Amino acid sequence: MTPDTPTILKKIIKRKWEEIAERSEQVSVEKLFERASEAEACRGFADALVSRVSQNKAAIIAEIKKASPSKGVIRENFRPADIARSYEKAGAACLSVLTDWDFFQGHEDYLVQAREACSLPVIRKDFIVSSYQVYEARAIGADCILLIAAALSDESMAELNSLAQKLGMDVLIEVHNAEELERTLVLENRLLGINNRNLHTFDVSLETTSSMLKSIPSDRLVVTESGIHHKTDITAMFEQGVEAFLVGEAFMRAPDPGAELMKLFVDWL
Ligand SMILES: O=P(O)(O)OC[C@@H](O)[C@@H](O)c1c[nH]c2ccccc12
Repeated sequence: MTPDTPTILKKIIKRKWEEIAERSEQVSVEKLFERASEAEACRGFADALVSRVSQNKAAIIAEIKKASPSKGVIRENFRPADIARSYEKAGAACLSVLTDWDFFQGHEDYLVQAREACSLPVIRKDFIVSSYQVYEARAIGADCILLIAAALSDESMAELNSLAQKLGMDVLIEVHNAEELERTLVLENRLLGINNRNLHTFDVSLETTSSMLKSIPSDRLVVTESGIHHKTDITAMFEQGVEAFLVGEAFMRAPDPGAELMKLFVDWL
């Protein structure tokens, strides 16, 4: 793969900029700012995770995702409010809702519906590259945003990170390798996601988390993301001191996502 190879991540980011241009014609950033200032207060995403971890329980971010570019449609029967309630009852600490339409069949309305249906804090899962999307996230009620190091320059990552925090949200910064990790450790931020999936190639390996752990300072809360499917995956993470998890597909493919959460995490709830 050369730097010019058009990977899926690059395709998504290119589309994001078009989408932002289209959206800003419909709704101005001033309007979003106004909506953001009227939104319900943030629910404390990072605090919810920290609280579970401090009780030696799994801190689970349970994801609501209909489809993905690597897997196609994951769940046909897709009712975000029902899924949110099922996750809350099962013991999730937080929710993650995909809002990207073009690649994940997500929607902002799904975030709104999921958040209204329960009392859990919610992360807006999207490819955030512009401050427009940060205001938009708060305007729809998001309690946290995802920032993907592979998708951002150092400058934009720092700018979007501090803007989100200024608006009261938490930020989950996602890395996939040592170089990205190094770039993010200079930022003021508590939540560090290690994505076991390479967003350029879609390869998944839980080794990604294991190999990076020793380089992470103890003031960060590590969230292992993607590819968690079996109890043995969870045990292995706990043995290495990782207690926060972002899980999507394993729950979404099950008829009852909350029941699946309880089944997988039964020993750590
Ligand atoms: O469905 P999985 O393999 O359990 O993965 C969930 C989550 O980690 C994944 O959806 C994700 C992690 N980082 C992302 C960035 C963009 C879109 C999606 C993602």
